[in-house]
Amino acid sequence: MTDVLVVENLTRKFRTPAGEVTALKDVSFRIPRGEIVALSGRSGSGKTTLLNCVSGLDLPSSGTVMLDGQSVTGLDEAARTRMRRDSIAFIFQTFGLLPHLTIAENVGLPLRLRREHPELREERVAHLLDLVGLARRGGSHPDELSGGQQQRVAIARALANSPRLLIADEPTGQLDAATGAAIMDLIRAAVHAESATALIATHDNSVQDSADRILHIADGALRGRVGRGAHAMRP
Ligand SMILES: Nc1ncnc2c1ncn2[C@@H]1O[C@H](COP(=O)(O)OP(=O)(O)OP(=O)(O)O)[C@@H](O)[C@H]1O
Repeated sequence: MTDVLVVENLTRKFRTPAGEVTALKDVSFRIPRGEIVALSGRSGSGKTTLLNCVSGLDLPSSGTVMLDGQSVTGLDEAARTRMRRDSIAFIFQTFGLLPHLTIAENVGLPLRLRREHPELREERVAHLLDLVGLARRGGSHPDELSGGQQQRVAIARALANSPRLLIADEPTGQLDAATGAAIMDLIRAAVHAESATALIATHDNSVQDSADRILHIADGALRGRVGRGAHAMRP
């Protein structure tokens, strides 16, 4: 199976007034296409730093990140920004929808920014709203929807550009257990329907349970992997 993400020997140190902090220590792993990987770890263990380095928002002190065979760590800032726009989608705990836009406009925004033809854009938005079970809510505004429904919209928007990698940071953090489980089912279904791949940082056990594999990070280093599914023990 092709590896969409290849992370090798990633180390990230920060200089602080109190001295140097090593947020990531020699982290290596691979994610094949179609896999959903949960990244678990206590607060301060390095999850956000790892997501930032993977998506090119931050550069490691050493080590490499390859996305679909392209070096993220070898690109300049402008090229990393383009790569993020074209190949990576983000889902956040706080949904991140624009309140003055309708649900359909929120989902179509990445396509508008890419100057997609309006007819194709409408078609894709209708397909995505259908995929997340909100086909009839396209004309609503975010504040008319529940938290779980808003996260569904955020998932639809994240998939609009057919990203190679979906990165989620605590996507169920603001939802009750049942809604969180439903959101995770939806992420699974959507990732498979769109042939994407996902890396999800979370404290939520139910998210971890429904991932194909769990990477556990402590003090910036990957620890023995507790896994599920066919790739459970694969580094
Ligand atoms: N810009 C920075 N400057 C200095 N130290 C930083 C910086 N960013 C992160 N760190 C340190 O790196 C370590 C890892 O932080 P990180 O935010 O990646 O953890 P986390 O696992 O995402 O935590 P949380 O679950 O609370 O979001 C922490 O010790 C943090 O203080």
